[in-house]
This record gives sequence, C-alpha cells and structure tokens, in this order.
Amino acid sequence: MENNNLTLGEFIIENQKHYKSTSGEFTRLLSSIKLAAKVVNYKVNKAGLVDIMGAAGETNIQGEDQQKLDVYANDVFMKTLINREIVCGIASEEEDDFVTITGKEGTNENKYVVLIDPLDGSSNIDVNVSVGTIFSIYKRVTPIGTPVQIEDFLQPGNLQVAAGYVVYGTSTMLVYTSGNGVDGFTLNPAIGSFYLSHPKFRFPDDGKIYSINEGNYIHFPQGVKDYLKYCQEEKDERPYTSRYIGSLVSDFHRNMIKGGIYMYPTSSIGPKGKLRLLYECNPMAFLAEQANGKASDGFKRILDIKPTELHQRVPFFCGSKNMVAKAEEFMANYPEDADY
Ligand SMILES: O=P(O)(O)OC[C@H]1O[C@](O)(COP(=O)(O)O)[C@@H](O)[C@@H]1O
Ligand SMILES: [Mg+2]
Ligand SMILES: [Mg+2]
Repeated sequence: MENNNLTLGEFIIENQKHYKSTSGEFTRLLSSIKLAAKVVNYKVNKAGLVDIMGAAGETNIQGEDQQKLDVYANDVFMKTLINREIVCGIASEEEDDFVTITGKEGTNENKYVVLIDPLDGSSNIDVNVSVGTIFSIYKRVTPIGTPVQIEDFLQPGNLQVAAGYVVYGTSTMLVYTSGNGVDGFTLNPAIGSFYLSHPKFRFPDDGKIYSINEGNYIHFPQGVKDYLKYCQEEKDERPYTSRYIGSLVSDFHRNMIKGGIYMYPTSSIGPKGKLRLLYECNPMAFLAEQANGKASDGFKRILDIKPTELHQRVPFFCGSKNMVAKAEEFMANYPEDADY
C-alpha cells in the first residue's frame, strides 16, 4: 500500500471539480493547511526534547492558561495562512478577536475565512497523549475586497465549505470534508507527504463506546445521568465501554472508526458546556454528518445553531447516529435543559 495511494496534494487537485471554486484558491488554502500541519507535527513529535512543554505564562480570552504548544501552533497556522495571502480573515481559539488579512497591496481579494483550534487537547501535550488541530472554512458574506466583518465568522455550521482536523497520534493524519464525504490521509514521515489511507470514513450507525469526563458526573443534567445508566446497564449489547482521551479530535477519530458517542454536556459548573461552537463543534459536526454520524447540543442540530459570539460554547453530543438519537431521547425528558 505504501506510496501507491494518492497524495493529499493529488487528491485535492483531483477533487477540484467538487469545490464550488474554480480559481484554485481553495486548493491553495488546503495546501497551506497541509504545510502548517507538517510544521506543527515536526514540533509535536519531539515535544520532550525541545522547549515546547508546559505553560506559556499567558491566558487566552477564555481565561485558559495557554500552553507553549498552543501558542506555537497558533503562530504556525496564522503565519502560513497570512504569508500565503490565501484568506481574508482568521479566527482562532488563541486570538481574542478575528484577524483581518490585508495583502501586500493593502487589499485582499480572497473569499475564504478560516476558524481554527490550533492545538486541541492541550491538557495532553506534556503527557505524550495524542492531540490535534481543528479547522473550519467559510466563504465570506461581506463584499470581496473590503475588510472582513464579524458576520463573516458568525455563520451557521451548515454554511461551511470545508472542515477537518489533524491528529498527532501514533501516526499523524489529516482528515477533512468539503461536502463530498470524509477522507483521511496519513503522513509518511520518511517522505513528508500525506497519503490517502482512509477513503470515505463512515461512522457505524451504532457503537459500544461512550466518551465523557465522568469526573463531572454530579454536575450533569438528569438526561445525561439517565443515558449513562442506560450505557452501563447489563442488557442487549450493553454495557458499553467507557473511553475518554481528553482530546476531542482523538476521541472523535476513534469513535468514527469503531462506533461511539462523545459528550461534553451542559452542567451545573458549565451551563454552556466547554467546547467552542465555531472552531470545535461546527467542524466536527460537519465531519460527523458527512460520515453518516450525528451532532447536536442534546436537543437541536449543531449545524443549525446561529452563532452570536466568536468564542461561544455549546453542549456537544456527537458520534454514531443511533447513539446520539438515544442520548437525545433521554435529554428530551427534561426540556428545561434545552435552555442553557
Ligand atoms: O479536561 P476536560 O474538562 O474533560 O476537557 C477535555 C476537552 O477539552 C478540550 O481539551 C478542549 O480543547 P482545547 O484543548 O483546544 O482547549 C477537548 O479537546 C477535550 O475533549
Ligand atoms: Mg479544542
Ligand atoms: Mg485548543
């Protein structure tokens, strides 16, 4: 199999016909993300040997301690996209506000904006557990050539033109969709190229894995407690297995391959959950739906939520469609929890 498969670059070009863009702009944008992923991967792989471990000593707008690798990954993706003059605006977990890109000529004729979680699973960086990067791409809604506005970023997830993630794990993979199914590419470190290794990912309709931080159990809404009881019951295919890596990208990736559900619900300590709608939930929800899965806030489809803030959080239920539907059944018994 090695090297006989299409490289990501070849695949992107081959699939250009599917992209609602003929200018090659989209192709160049995906190639920029591919390049930045390789640069970050190089650092992640030798995290123990270089000064990239630990906190950076700053906090981001969400009050989280930024890890050195959060800041490094943010710099790499920002610089790569800005230097290549391939987008007109970027929003990032590690940037307080969106960044407007004006080209060397002082204008910008690009039509895409990117929203990014440069390093997902920050709590796992120093303990050698897999982490990731998440990206979401939209066409701007304000006139091309003018400075981007907040409304270019506050678009519902169902308007994404592409979304994806990189998982820096036992191997490094880039997984993405542009609305034509979900494909996975594995980096061959010897050659430095991503090769198509997992064409057309598909969540099994059902699974036997649930992923949730049960340390928060006492704070969970009754619907989640009832669903967990259901998952742990000795009956039919149950009990399910509990698996929680603590990196959304890695838990999602495993569940997409084996069948499972990831949940970060509302709770009495975090009424809106923890995950950010724009650069975590929307891209993962687009991927899930493109791979036969499902994603909601326990009540409504994530991709139909109209965003109101750049860093807003929403409860997240995502994975095998019958498992998410079952969890929603339990949540529906407590409609008051829909108003988080
Ligand atoms: O430690 P907790 O509360 O279970 O949260 C873990 C979740 O938070 C995250 O780390 C949030 O993402 P960031 O690391 O990008 O901030 C997810 O990847 C993960 O699923
Ligand atoms: Mg994250
Ligand atoms: Mg992050």
